[in-house]
Amino acid sequence: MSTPLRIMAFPLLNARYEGPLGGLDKVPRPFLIGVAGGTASGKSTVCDKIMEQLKKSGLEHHRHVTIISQDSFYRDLTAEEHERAKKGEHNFDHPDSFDVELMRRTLVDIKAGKVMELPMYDYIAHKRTTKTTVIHCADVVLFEGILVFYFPEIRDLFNMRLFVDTDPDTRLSRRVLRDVEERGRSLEQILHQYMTLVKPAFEEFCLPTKKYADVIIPRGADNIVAVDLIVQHIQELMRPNRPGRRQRNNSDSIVGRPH
Ligand SMILES: Nc1ncnc2c1ncn2[C@@H]1O[C@H](COP(=O)(O)OP(=O)(O)O)[C@@H](O)[C@H]1O
Ligand SMILES: Nc1ccn([C@@H]2O[C@H](COP(=O)(O)O)[C@@H](O)[C@H]2O)c(=O)n1
Repeated sequence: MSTPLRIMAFPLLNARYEGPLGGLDKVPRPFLIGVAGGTASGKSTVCDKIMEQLKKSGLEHHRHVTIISQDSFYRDLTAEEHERAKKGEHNFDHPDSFDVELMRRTLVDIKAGKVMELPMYDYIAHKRTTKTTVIHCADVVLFEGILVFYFPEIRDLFNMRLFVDTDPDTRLSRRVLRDVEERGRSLEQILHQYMTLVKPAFEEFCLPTKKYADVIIPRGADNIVAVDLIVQHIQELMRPNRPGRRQRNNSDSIVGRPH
């Protein structure tokens, strides 16, 4: 049985919700950024770069930035599915392989300022682990995964949407190296899974979601200009004394919930 998602505590006294990004005067915290793209396109690497630069850039204080992976929301496999997964024959790239409602509730809770403990995913065992990431008081949350824009109820929660667009040859070669080194796979299994399941699902489900992106990042983390511009934009939105931005006062520290 894999690790369930846990809500640790609620409400946090210093958590707050400032409403949807309706006008420039209200920027919600945490600011939720969706990062989509094909397998091994560099989503995690782009998130790491954004996080690194945002943390360095804390204006009057250090920014709290967290990265979450959509893979934490894979459905539990039956014994039969698990046997197929071991041979590279389970379709982890199909939308049905995710627990969408759990994903939605978790993101809504994060936006409401609840403290969440999310299990990390084990690609060798094909299930969630006991290792967790704790999310609380984040200024910015990056949510990355192949299908984060596929489900409208998830897509609509993002304040910013990025699509990492790396060519398929590069992605496949990176996936081969990564899956052999980190995910305990054989070359034969990786190529079989890629050709029969990953590539067709990318074309059918992931690629069409590129149109929902606010920013498309060609070449992923190599694209320093794109990453710099995105970071500058987030910094500008979150600048405390930005003209028109509502000033915080003591009453802001009381939790407000989205309706
Ligand atoms: N710009 C890059 N140059 C070289 N290798 C990269 C680059 N971006 C990612 N990688 C490597 O490719 C693999 C997949 O990258 P990752 O960021 O984990 O992709 P994703 O999260 O989209 O699956 C990793 O081994 C990573 O180190
Ligand atoms: N047990 C699993 C779970 C997922 N995958 C593959 O991972 C890919 C998504 O992760 P990225 O970091 O590459 O975005 C996805 O394409 C699944 O095929 C897996 O092989 N085994």
